[in-house]
Amino acid sequence: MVAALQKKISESATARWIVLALVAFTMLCGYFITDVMAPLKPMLEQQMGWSSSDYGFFTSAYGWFNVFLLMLIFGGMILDKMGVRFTGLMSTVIMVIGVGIKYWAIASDFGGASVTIFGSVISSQVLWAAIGYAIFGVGIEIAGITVSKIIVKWFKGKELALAMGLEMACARIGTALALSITPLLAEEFGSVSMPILLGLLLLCIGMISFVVFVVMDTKRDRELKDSAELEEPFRFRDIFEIVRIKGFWYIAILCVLFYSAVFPFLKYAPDLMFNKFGISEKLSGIIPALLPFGTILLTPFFGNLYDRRGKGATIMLVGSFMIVAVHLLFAVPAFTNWLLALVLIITLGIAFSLVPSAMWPSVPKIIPENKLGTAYALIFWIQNWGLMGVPYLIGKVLDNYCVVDNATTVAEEITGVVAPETVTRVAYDYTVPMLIFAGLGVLSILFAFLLLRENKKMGYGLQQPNIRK
Ligand SMILES: C[C@H](N)C(=O)N[C@@H](CCCCN)C(=O)O
Repeated sequence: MVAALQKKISESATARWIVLALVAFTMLCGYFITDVMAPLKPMLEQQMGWSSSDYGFFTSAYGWFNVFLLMLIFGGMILDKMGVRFTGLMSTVIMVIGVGIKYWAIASDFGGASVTIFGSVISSQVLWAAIGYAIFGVGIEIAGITVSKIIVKWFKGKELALAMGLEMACARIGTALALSITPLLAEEFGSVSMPILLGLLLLCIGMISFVVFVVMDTKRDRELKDSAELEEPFRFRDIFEIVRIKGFWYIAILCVLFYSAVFPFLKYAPDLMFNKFGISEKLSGIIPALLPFGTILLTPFFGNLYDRRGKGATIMLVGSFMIVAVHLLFAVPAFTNWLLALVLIITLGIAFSLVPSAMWPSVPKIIPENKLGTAYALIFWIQNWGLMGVPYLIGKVLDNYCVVDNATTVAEEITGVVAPETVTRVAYDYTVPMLIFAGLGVLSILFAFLLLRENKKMGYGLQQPNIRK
C-alpha cells in the first residue's frame, strides 16, 4: 500500500479509495449529528416540555442559513474558487461550532425562559438549539457538495457512481447509528444531551480524517500541476449558464421533492412508530434505522450497476414510484402491524438507494466540471427549501390537525400494554402527514419523467454507463 502511494498518487487506485474512505468518514460523522435528535423527540417532549411545533421548528433550522442567507450558494462559489481542500476544512470547522452550540443549548437549564419571534413565543432552549443546528446545517451541506466534487475529481471516468454510492453508504451508517443508539445512550446516561456530546467528539475525529485527505490531495495536485487534468477556473457568469439548462432544473426539482419525502420523514419516523405501530419509545428508532442500514449495501450496488450498465434516468423513475407506494401504505389508518412497518421501511430503503445512486453521478453529465461545485450547491440550495419547509409543515400539521383526543389511546389500543398513568404525552394520528409525503413522491415521478425526456432530447448520456472503456 505504501509503495502504491509512493509511486504516483494521481495514478494509484489505492490512493483513490483511501481518499474516498477519508472523506466518507467525515460525512459519516456529520450525518450522525444530523439525525441524532430524531429518536429523542418523545424525551424532549416529556423531559423538556417541547411540542411537535418546537421540534419541527428546530428541525427546519437545518436549512435556515443555507436557504435565506444563501450560505450554500456562497459555499459553492467558494468551492469552485478556492478548491476542495480549503472549503472542506472550512465546512468541518463550521460543523463543530454548530454542534457545540446545540450541545450547550440542550445541556443547559434556561429556567423556562422564552423569546417572541415574529409573534410566536419560542423557548430560549429551542431557539439556541435551532441556531446551533442551523450553523451545523451550513457546514454539513457545504461539506456535502465539497465531497461530491472531490469524488468527481478523483473518480471521473472510473468508478464514479460506485464511489458516490459508497460515500453515501458511509453517510447512512451515521444516520443508522444516530437512529438506533441515540435513545439507548440517552437512557443509559439519563441525559438527552449525552448523544450530542458523543457526536461532537466523533466530528472532531472526522475533521482529522479530512486533514489527512488534504495532505493527499495537495500531493496529487502537485503531480498534475503541468498537466491538462487540472480544472479551468470558475467565473461568476457560470451560474447564469447553469440555470439556463433545463436538465439542471429537472434534476434539482426531482431532488427537492424526493429528498423531502425521505429525510423529513425520517425525522418523524420514530414518532410514527410509537403513535401508529405501538412500538415503545426506547425502541422506536430501531425500525427507521433499518432504512439507512439497507441503503448501506444497496446504494453502492445500484451505483455499480449505473457505472457498468447505465439507465440512470430509469433508476430515478423506479425509485420515485416506490416511494409513493410506501407512503400511501403508511397512510392507511387500518395498517398498524409493526411487521408491515418493517417491510415498508425496507422498501423505502430500496427506493432511497435507487434515486441517490443515479442522481448525483448524473449531475456531471449535465454540467461541466469547472461549474460542478456551483451546480451541486444550487441543487442543494433548492433541496434545502424542502428539508427546511417540510419538517416545519409536518410539525404544524401534527399539532393542529392530528392530535388524538385521549393521549393514551393509540399506543394502548395497539399494544394493550401501556399503563395510562405512565403516558403523559400527546398522541398523534399520522394519516395526513403521510399523505403529504406521498404527494411529494407523486411530483417526483413527474420530474423523473421530464428528466428522462430531456435526456433523450439533449443526449446527456444518463442512460449510458459511466465507466469509459
Ligand atoms: C442532505 C444533502 N443535501 C444531500 O442531498 N445528501 C445526499 C448526498 C449527496 C452527495 C452525494 N455525493 C444524500 O443522499 O445523503
